[in-house]
Amino acid sequence: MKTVIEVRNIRKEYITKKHFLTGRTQEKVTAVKNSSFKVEEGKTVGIVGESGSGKSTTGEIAGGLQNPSFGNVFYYGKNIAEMTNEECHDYRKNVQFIFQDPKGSMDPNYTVGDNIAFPLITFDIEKNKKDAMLKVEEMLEKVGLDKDIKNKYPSEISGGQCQRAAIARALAVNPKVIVCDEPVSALDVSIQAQILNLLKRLQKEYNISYLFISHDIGVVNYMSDTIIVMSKGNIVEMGDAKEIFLNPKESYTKKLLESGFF
Ligand SMILES: Nc1ncnc2c1ncn2[C@@H]1O[C@H](COP(=O)(O)OP(=O)(O)OP(=O)(O)O)[C@@H](O)[C@H]1O
Repeated sequence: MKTVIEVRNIRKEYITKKHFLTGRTQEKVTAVKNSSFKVEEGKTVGIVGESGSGKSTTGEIAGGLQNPSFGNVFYYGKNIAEMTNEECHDYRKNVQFIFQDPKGSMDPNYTVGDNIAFPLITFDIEKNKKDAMLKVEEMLEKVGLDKDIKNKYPSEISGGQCQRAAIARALAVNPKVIVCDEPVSALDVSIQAQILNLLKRLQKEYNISYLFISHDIGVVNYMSDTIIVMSKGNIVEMGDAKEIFLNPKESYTKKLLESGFF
């Protein structure tokens, strides 16, 4: 099985500016400490951990939204820091994101259809708006939405519909990986299950890999082949999802399982 993304020994330090009256000007926060893992083709790696444990930072680095302070990310074996413009374009097309707040991830001034069409145009997948809109309609149907929703604005549809539209947008460019950062946390419980099952169905159909981030161990266990447990920027446990769920080695993971979720 091929490795799509490899994260090798990454560390992320944020420098935050303090209030000028305190006299202290800078503080260093180490969000991620020496983390390594691989995402294989067609598989899901789940990252679970309490708030502030470094999950989103890890996902953003793996997906190229942020640079690590140290360490490297490889896409099909190529270091993303050493890519040519063409390779970088290909990597950006192939690694898409779905975020917690679907409405916040859409441009409110454009229709849902335009929002889904943007990456199709940006990545030269469709040459004109007419063809892009045909693809938009196809993708809307794939995620269980009526194609006429393309004419609505993000503010005119529900959170669940908007998350489906965000999935359609991510999927439209036929990516290899989707980084799903808390994709169901903001949704009603009944809608959460629908979205998770949709993601599972699409994974089978398109052989996509997911880097799936959630604070909810139940959700991560349901979605993942491999689970990474993070605490205070460290990977404290990593392994086969069933094994971690049934036979956790670390006390932190055991506590997490006992509490059900954070
Ligand atoms: N842009 C930033 N500037 C400074 N500190 C940051 C920044 N982003 C994150 N941090 C800090 O890095 C640490 C890890 O944050 P991160 O968002 O990756 O954690 P998380 O596990 O995803 O948390 P949550 O579940 O609450 O989103 C936290 O201490 C956070 O305050």
